[in-house]
Amino acid sequence: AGHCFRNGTNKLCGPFSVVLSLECIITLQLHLNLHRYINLGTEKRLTRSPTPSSFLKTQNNTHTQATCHPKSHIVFLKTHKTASSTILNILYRYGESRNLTFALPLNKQSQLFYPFFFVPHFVEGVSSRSVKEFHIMCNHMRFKKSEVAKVMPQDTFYFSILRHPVAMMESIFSYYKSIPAFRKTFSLEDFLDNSWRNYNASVANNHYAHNILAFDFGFKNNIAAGAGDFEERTTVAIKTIEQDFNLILISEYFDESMVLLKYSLCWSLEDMVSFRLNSRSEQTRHSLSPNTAEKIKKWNALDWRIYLHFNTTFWHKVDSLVGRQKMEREVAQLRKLQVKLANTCLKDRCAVDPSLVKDARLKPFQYGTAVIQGYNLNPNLDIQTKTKCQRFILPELQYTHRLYTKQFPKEAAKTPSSSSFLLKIM
Ligand SMILES: Nc1ncnc2c1ncn2[C@@H]1O[C@H](COP(=O)(O)OS(=O)(=O)O)[C@@H](OP(=O)(O)O)[C@H]1O
Repeated sequence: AGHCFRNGTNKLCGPFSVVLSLECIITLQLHLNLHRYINLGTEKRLTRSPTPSSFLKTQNNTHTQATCHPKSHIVFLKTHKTASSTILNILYRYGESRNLTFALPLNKQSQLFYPFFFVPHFVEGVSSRSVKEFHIMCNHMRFKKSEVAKVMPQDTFYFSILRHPVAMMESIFSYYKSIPAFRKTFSLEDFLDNSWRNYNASVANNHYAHNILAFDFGFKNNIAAGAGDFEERTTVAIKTIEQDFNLILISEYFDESMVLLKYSLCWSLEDMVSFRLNSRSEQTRHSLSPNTAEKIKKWNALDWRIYLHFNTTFWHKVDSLVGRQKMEREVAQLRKLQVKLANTCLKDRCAVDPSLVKDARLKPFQYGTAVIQGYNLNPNLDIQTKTKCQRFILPELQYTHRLYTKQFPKEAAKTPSSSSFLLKIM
């Protein structure tokens, strides 16, 4: 069994194992935190113009007056193992349905030549000057604001997402088990206790093992908690992210993040509906002891400090932009929409292991020791509904190729890829 969508809430089904306890405890604590602060927020009403989405119409859409304009110049820094593929899918669907132009990786790549620092010619259409205006940039990259700004319009909205470094490292260890830093280790505990002594920062791909959030944001990731310049480098990193980004979301509050994003972009709640993508199956999750969690926080001290800071500013943003009561109402509404969508689109309303995904074209990419789950569509859908449902569950690589082929048909024809058949599914 996998991730399921049930009435009123969005929770895991199947045998509830202690394996996920860490993430659950964090989520629970954060939710308790949220409830403690309810009623303290000020409410600010933002409204917007209607969008083409009628698939999930809500009766109570508060956005009725056109007092804010939906943003369509967007950079999303896609960080690793933070629920970023779910957000990518939201951006892809929004942009595709409105004919927006994506700043896609050159030559049908799925990433903007990560882990190299971003430069404009990584984007298809920049060197050839075939694209006049880019709207959305959202594939994995190592961020460099001055270079990104050369490609994107001046009024671009920059946002990203962070995840608790402990849960994140547990996920990364399973997904990137084959990188040199992890390859010979028996377990994450083994790596934290011993192997880091042999950790070689200059070996390719080892950056996944150390302060990966800081690395993705463009900072040097190799720094020890006790280093003389630790405080200074932490302060610089936090200040730079604050300057460069309009919004930093938090994976543990995914639904709250989507509501905040909705207000920030002036989109509708329907635009924020998604299914959880890139989720590991239960059997590849490992519970971590409090002791191990502390070791991860120390090993990834820079990420931990960045996370703590933006976890706080997240709630300040909630207070100033939405208000706690309204946030709670909208999260409930969003979860209802998600259940409604799951009831329509999904067979059994659940994610399933890849071996059980019937349509091979909808199978997510598998890597490392992680088993990444996918979805089966409800078999009785009419064509129009099926097409819409497919986009919600189309994995990242397939959707990226699909958009590339739509935007650059000639270039796509020159470099046929194994997944070009995917275009035929919708
Ligand atoms: N909606 C939502 N809420 C909370 N968490 C979510 C959500 N969607 C995806 N996920 C979890 O995010 C993990 C995958 O992250 P990414 O998509 O960023 O991974 S990747 O770097 O693109 O491979 C992966 O975490 P793990 O399952 O722990 O590996 C997903 O389960």
